[in-house]
Amino acid sequence: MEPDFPSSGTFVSSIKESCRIVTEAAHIKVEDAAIKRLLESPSFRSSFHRVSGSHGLAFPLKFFSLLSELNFLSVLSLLNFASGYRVPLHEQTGRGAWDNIRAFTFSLYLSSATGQGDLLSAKGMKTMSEQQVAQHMGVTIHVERPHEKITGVTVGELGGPIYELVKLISSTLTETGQILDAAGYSELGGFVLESLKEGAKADPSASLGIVLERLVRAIPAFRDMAVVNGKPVYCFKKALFLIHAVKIRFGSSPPFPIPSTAQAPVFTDNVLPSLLVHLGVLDLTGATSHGLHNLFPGAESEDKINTLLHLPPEASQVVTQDTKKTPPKDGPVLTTEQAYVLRAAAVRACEKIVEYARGDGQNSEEQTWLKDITLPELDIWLWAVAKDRPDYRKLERFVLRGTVFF
Ligand SMILES: Nc1nc2c(c(CN[C@H]3C=C[C@H](O)[C@@H]3O)cn2[C@@H]2O[C@H](COP(=O)(O)O)[C@@H](O)[C@H]2O)c(=O)[nH]1
Repeated sequence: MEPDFPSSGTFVSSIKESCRIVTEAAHIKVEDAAIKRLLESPSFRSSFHRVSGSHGLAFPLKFFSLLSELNFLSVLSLLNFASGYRVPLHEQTGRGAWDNIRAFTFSLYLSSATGQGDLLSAKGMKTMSEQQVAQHMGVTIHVERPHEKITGVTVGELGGPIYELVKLISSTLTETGQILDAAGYSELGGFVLESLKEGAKADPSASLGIVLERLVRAIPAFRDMAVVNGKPVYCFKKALFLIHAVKIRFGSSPPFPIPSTAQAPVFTDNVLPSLLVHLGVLDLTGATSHGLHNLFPGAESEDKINTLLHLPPEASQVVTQDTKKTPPKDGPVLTTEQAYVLRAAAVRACEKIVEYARGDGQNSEEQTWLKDITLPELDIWLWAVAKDRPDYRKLERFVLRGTVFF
């Protein structure tokens, strides 16, 4: 069930507030001691600067114009989902969700440049078929089954998890393309640009919320919100990610207005909450109402947490490469409600981590950098460190299929 939108002007505060309420109601604990343990850990200390800076959003593509690059980033962000298909994607393509989406968007861009029609325009998106999506992703959407009558013969038919994902991508593109086209925008980037300009008319502290609100109200694939136990939860992960991606890419000398994202809630997906559970920040032991306490068995073990918070075990190059090739294992498969509760808890935990880091008297002289960490930096650290260490790569992330939000 979808809740009403937050009231106008409160989109950012509604994320923070709704996530706090849901986390507390679910009895998920985020203790100061657990935050301190993370922030003081050798793992965090030794990797934060290196890992949180590796954003990977400058692309090896030649763009015709600023607007075409803004459009590319916008479509990429619109499609920043598929985490629930990580394992089948790995099996077929050897890459995870994000890398597949990136490669797919690249492919759309590159074939547009060769004159096959602009697939990243509103009109191109509007007519994007399942076949086109599968072709540009380089995936098979047929599954084999034995012929009913003839033994030894198999027939291929449309089906399987990758087909499910292809349908989600195709419908996201067609729906968004239709809306943009009907409203007179030739591409998503143009709509985003207009929203950024609209945001700049407001007080700087309100700009982020204005831009977010415009994206969410206009495009259903950005309406990442739900009702859990009668209460609304707002996450808006892809829309926030889009705005921050624009900030990362264009923020150093902005060619158009870009709001500050320093206080933006984290872009909550499956990776953030799963990692925060494994690193001992989210304590699910009391969260029995949604059955969350059973999802990650053994994750509350102090020994396990302390090992993960230590420096990574010395690994030879060969071992690291091997773990990159081995397909990951799926974590627990969640219901939509469970996923929203955990994602809300990650938003809440990250708020508390940053608050704690800022707090007076927590940091000694040589740790003053900690005071300045921002929510998006913390997001990127969590997200990227999960891929950076071989032992973290193996940690299970939860799975939700059928969503276009993360
Ligand atoms: N919270 C958060 N979630 C993020 C990202 C990104 C993209 N990160 C790159 C872009 C800019 C950053 O600086 C990173 O270099 C993807 N995802 C989510 O992960 C999901 C899992 O994907 P995988 O593990 O591949 O299967 C994917 O469906 C998507 O929902 C992020 O940054 N933050």
